[in-house]
Amino acid sequence: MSGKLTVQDIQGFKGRRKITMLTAYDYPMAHAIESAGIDMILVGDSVANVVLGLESTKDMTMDQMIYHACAVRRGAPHTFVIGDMPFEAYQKDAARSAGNAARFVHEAGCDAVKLEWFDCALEAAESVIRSGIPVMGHVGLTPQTADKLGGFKVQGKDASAARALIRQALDFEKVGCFAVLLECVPDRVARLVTETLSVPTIGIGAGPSCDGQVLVTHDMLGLFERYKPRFVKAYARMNQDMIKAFEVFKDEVRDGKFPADEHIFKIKEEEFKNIRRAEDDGGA
Ligand SMILES: Nc1nc(=O)c2c([nH]1)NC[C@@H]1CN(c3ccc(C(=O)N[C@@H](CCC(=O)O)C(=O)O)cc3)CN21
Ligand SMILES: CC(C)C(=O)C(=O)O
Ligand SMILES: [Mg+2]
Repeated sequence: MSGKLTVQDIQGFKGRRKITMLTAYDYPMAHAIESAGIDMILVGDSVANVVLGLESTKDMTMDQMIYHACAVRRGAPHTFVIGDMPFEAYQKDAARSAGNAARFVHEAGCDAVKLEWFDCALEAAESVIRSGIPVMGHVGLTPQTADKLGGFKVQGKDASAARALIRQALDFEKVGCFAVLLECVPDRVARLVTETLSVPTIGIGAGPSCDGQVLVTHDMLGLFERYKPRFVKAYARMNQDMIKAFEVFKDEVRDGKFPADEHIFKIKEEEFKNIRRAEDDGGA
């Protein structure tokens, strides 16, 4: 196993080779992602949707995110892990952002945090970066404030919206963000941002020109099927595989085929006889 990537390693990939990132929320998923050699893991607040069955990522709390981030770190001890700052960690009060980012690092062993663009995003990012914690900025479709963006819609579709988006990405870079995530942005706008910034861009629904790509793992595995954004590619059909396995288990239990001999523990005949004898002697 090679050593953990640093911020400098990740930035050095820009223009050289593509960067890969996937989300994880628990030990087994983090372990599998690390085994595959993915560059970074995001403990996304999308855990709200794909694991907890909630409607909005806005409902995630700091305590819940830390709980998941700790499990991810145990599963992927050698991978660069990013904690996704939940709404309450920085959008309610930007002054609390550094304290909450420090929880991701000290309680869960994260290497960096991510935060979404909003009115006071630069203030929040700056205070976290000043405290010594690397920050990934997130622009475009920012789910925590999707109500203000007209829902889960592609962002930066007209010239003035695209200019605003490029400005936000540049401002994130200027305050010291080590990378910028672009979500649901037209491919040519994402390409322009990627060419404009000196730090890497990581895209989701932002076309092939970004310096890296991220997907929600449950989407790409076919584990989450309540909705499917256009940018998702299903690399597996795990939900169907699970249902098949559960059905076979059900049938085998009902038919007496499971458990079989190899799943059963035995007791010696002598000892088995002694169970009754002990009872006859008045018990232990
Ligand atoms: N499972 C899952 N996958 C995600 O990628 C994801 C989450 N959850 N939760 C947090 C955010 C929300 N995201 C979403 C959710 C839906 C769309 C979506 O349906 N978009 C439309 C765009 C319509 C348009 O503007 O033309 C689409 O058709 O893809 C996009 C991003 C991305 N993130
Ligand atoms: C969709 C990605 C970028 C994210 O923020 C998450 O998974 O929470
Ligand atoms: Mg998120």
